[in-house]
Amino acid sequence: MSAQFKGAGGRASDAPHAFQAIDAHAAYDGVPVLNGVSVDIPVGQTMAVLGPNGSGKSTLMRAMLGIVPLTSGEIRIHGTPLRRFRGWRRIGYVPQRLTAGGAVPATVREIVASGQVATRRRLSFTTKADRAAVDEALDTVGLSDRAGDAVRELSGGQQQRVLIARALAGRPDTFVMDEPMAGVDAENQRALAGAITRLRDRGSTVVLVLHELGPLEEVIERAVVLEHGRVVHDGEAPEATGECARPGHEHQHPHPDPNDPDPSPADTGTAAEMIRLEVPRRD
Ligand SMILES: Nc1ncnc2c1ncn2[C@@H]1O[C@H](COP(=O)(O)OP(=O)(O)OP(=O)(O)O)[C@@H](O)[C@H]1O
Repeated sequence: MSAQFKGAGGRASDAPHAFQAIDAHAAYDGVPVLNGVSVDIPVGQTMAVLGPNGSGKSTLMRAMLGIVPLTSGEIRIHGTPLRRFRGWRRIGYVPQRLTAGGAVPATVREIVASGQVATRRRLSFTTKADRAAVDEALDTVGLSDRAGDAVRELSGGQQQRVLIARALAGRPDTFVMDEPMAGVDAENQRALAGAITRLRDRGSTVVLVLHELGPLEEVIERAVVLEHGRVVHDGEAPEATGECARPGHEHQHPHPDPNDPDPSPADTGTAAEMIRLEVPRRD
């Protein structure tokens, strides 16, 4: 458990925060989806957001990244109001259930290296350090031996690991992952859990939307459970038979439109633009 994590409720009063949602409200077409969510995420914490389908988990992630605008409340990233935050290269976003590469015959290495676009100067060549970061990212997710293969030849679970490596290659210290385990087989889940453990051990902040804790149970330091856009639990991760498994929890997959980074991004300019660089296109 990280040194910053203190006590019940998962609050850390004096630690710097990677994210703060303060009484966050959000709506789609006037329909409320977040109804006053307040969550502080200390730097270095590995935190899961759990809850039934439609409870607002993805919306909270996207609101924290400025992709979905708040109707009221506030988001702060590394202590800065989202509107003024410019440190997007610190943030690695792994979106929900995408096919890395799609029809493009890109290799695993090319896709992973594309995660460095946001951190590189325009038209600059890759440096030795860039290439080393790609090697390290591939190693972290256990795909070094597949670097030269076309992404489309990989299984869904392996492609999910490619997306994480892609986020890693930009050398961020703060990760937001939207259901990285969804649709991933047991072996790949274990490999992903290993990768996330390594991120935690190097002091990264990791925020994950999860359907269930599964092999991440040992890695997760704190769980926030949403229901109807409200926080109904904040603290220790619930037992495997707990929040997510109780009657009434019917989590469905796949999700209907995981690739839409939202047609109406928040008025954050650079924020939405930079985050979109992290979102691979399907076409
Ligand atoms: N772009 C959108 N436009 C309109 N409604 C949306 C949009 N995205 C999500 N919603 C709706 O907002 C509600 C919350 O969705 P959200 O994806 O945040 O929930 P979730 O907890 O992540 O669900 P899931 O576990 O199914 O991914 C749902 O009712 C969903 O249908």
